[in-house]
Amino acid sequence: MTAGRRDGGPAAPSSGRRFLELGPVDLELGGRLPGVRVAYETYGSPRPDAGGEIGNAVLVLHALTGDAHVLGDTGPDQPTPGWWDGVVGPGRALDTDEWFVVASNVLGGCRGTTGPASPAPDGRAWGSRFPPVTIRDQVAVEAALADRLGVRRYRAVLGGSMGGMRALEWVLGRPERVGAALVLAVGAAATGDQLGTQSTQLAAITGDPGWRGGDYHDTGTAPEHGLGLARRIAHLTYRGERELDVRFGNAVQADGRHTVTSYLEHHAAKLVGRFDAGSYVTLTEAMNGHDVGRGRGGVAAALGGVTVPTVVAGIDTDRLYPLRLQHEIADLLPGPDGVHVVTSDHGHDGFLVEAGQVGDLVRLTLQRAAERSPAPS
Ligand SMILES: CC(=O)SCCNC(=O)CCNC(=O)[C@H](O)C(C)(C)COP(=O)(O)OP(=O)(O)OC[C@H]1O[C@@H](n2cnc3c(N)ncnc32)[C@H](O)[C@@H]1OP(=O)(O)O
Ligand SMILES: N[C@@H](CCO)C(=O)O
Repeated sequence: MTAGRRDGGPAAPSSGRRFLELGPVDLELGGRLPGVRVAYETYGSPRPDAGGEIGNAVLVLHALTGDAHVLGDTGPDQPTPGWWDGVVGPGRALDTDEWFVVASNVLGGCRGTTGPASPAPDGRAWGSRFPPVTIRDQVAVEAALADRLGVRRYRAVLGGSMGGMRALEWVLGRPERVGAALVLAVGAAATGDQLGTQSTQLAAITGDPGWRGGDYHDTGTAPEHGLGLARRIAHLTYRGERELDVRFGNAVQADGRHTVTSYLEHHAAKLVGRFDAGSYVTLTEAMNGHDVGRGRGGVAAALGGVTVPTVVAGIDTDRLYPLRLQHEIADLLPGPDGVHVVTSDHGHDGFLVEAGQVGDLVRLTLQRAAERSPAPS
């Protein structure tokens, strides 16, 4: 399959969505998944370095409701277009004529990788039996995928939001496998504010009678109302406060709804149409547990020992992961790099929307990797 380009530009060679069976996976919080399937896409072609290893691989990490499809159109089995279409592709900042780009759906997700909606060994959906997974478990699965793809070391690991959590965990847990990292729009550990809004989203889902304790998958129903409410709450945190006032203010539509209510209901309906509530709960709980200092003597000790060049960036209007959280990371990392600020009206979603500025950060990260070792030609 070849991924298209919405701007009519040249197509990037894409693997299309593929699957690998990774076998059993032991989990950080205990428990074991007897078999994990991972869905992934690759773009561009692998090229060997001087030692004969794949030398041009870059890992791109999606956020909460993203997937492996970073580039290309929607399709019969693909409800969303590439979520970093403006950043990745031929001639783009992450140029697929040069780089071998790998992206996979996270453990616990619903876009092809094993999650609560996937069949358990008895053939029924895992549902409430799906064990808690952590950001580190997700990275362990990504590392197992890299092993299977023959990628010993990524030139760069790039991610925003929940993807930024995993980029940080790659840097801390597997530094020998990362040339440089981009950590965008995230913090070192979940904050009280994030836990507050995210636990309220969880309550909206689990309080929906359709949730059935998490075991709704085989009933033909789903907690759609609760998932929609969760998305409305979340989406407010993803966009700029001023943006919502400038775009919608207190205007009322012909149907009597405030335009901002209509906007949120639109985003809620879209998510309900494409995302599993059980995955939303599992992934949100993983984000609630995000803490790079866990088991490492605290955040300061963990970040103080980082050896991988790490570009830390945030968005000036992000009220979910405000700039102070990126300053905390950058201040604790060795080196004087500081925080790179993306200017945007669009709040946290700026990491998806501001392709030009995010592309510059990607170029900077690749440059940091090249300063350590030159790319294969
Ligand atoms: C990290 C990831 O990978 S996530 C995967 C990609 N992300 C998502 O799909 C998340 C959901 N979407 C979003 O968060 C955002 O739409 C983004 C970040 C993808 C893009 O943001 P923007 O281009 O700024 O879009 P914006 O937030 O303005 O929403 C536009 C949509 O709202 C609709 N809309 C705008 N105003 C209103 C209104 N008053 N009433 C109803 N709908 C409205 C538009 O028609 C448009 O609909 P469409 O997306 O179905 O075409
Ligand atoms: N819009 C993003 C925000 C979370 O970072 C998503 O849906 O994944």
